[in-house]
Amino acid sequence: MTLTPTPEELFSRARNELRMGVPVRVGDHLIAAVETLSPQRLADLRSVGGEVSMALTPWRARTLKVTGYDGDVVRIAVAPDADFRWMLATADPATDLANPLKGPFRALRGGAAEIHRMAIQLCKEAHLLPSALVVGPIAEPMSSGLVDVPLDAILPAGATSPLVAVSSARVPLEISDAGRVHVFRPRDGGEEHYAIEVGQPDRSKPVLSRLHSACFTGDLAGSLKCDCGPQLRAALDQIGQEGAGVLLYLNQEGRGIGLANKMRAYALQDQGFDTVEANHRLGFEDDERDFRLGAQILKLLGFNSVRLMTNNPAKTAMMDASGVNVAERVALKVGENPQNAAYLATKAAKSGHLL
Ligand SMILES: Nc1nc2c(ncn2[C@@H]2O[C@H](COP(=O)(O)OP(=O)(O)OP(=O)(O)O)[C@@H](O)[C@H]2O)c(=O)[nH]1
Ligand SMILES: [Zn+2]
Repeated sequence: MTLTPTPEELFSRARNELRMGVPVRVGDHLIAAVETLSPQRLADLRSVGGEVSMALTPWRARTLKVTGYDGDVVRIAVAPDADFRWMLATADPATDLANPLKGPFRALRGGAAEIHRMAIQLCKEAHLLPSALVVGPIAEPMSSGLVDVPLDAILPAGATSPLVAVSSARVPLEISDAGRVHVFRPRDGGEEHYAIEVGQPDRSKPVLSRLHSACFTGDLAGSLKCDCGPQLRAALDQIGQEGAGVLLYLNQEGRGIGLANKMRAYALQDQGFDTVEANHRLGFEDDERDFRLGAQILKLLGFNSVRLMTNNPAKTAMMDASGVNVAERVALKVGENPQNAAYLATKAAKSGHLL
């Protein structure tokens, strides 16, 4: 029936359910995000029966000194007397230093790991801590109103939900009267992304462009911990001076982990970890962004060649791989200060940023 949601739509719904703290069903298992779990929901989930386990990422498992057997996901057993606080401490590194002995953990091996893998992906897409509770198999199918996600709902690696151009209008800007803002929305109802087009860029030539990732602290609050605010303004200034160009504002806050997790990462940085280590302790890759979004937007706007303002080789590589030619890399070195010097040095040393 055409009114039935597709697997992708059910997956997107599940993402929102986990943010609200409501479990979802995957086959004969129930999953819930640890971050939004409550002691009552935990008790309710346990009462359903079935094995109780947690899904972690390999990075979080490494910090907890547990070795997994399933490659990109780690399953650990949850003892019957393990309480809500134990689960939260396993998921959240905030108290790792103060309280290092959380184990011993027992990794599960044998059997399938797909449900745990999907649970981690849902948590990441929901911008929650990447740790989930998994309960099952459950004997009786319940009619509970829970969202039921088919196991094959995950987009295959390399696929992204297609973006659709929603609206655009003229916006006179400080850097140019001839500004225009375009809004793009993914079909899966996820985060919208924006493009600021300046002047009348010639579609047959490489366009001066910037792929900027949202940084609430740097872009809006004048944070000295990174270089985002000055980079945003310098990129716009250069586009204004040349009279034509496009700045993509991708809502991938905190290199794709969301602002709540970025503030967790900052708290870990205050404990002495660098920007990459902090992401890893939380269970994330050092960069969870998907730069293919940028290529998709450029193509929707009719561009297929760019002069890209960036110091990040991963951005130029991904553009080329996504069919947008990088005719030139334009360096964008602004905003270094005593507070972010170590951060910029870490990005150069560990993430390959060009100095
Ligand atoms: N997780 C995390 N994200 C951060 C941190 N500091 C800044 N960010 C985020 O990093 C991103 C920086 O984006 P960009 O400036 O586009 O990317 P870049 O990789 O530095 O590349 P270029 O600026 O193009 O050279 C933004 O999403 C910020 O919110 C941090 O310490 N941890
Ligand atoms: Zn920033």
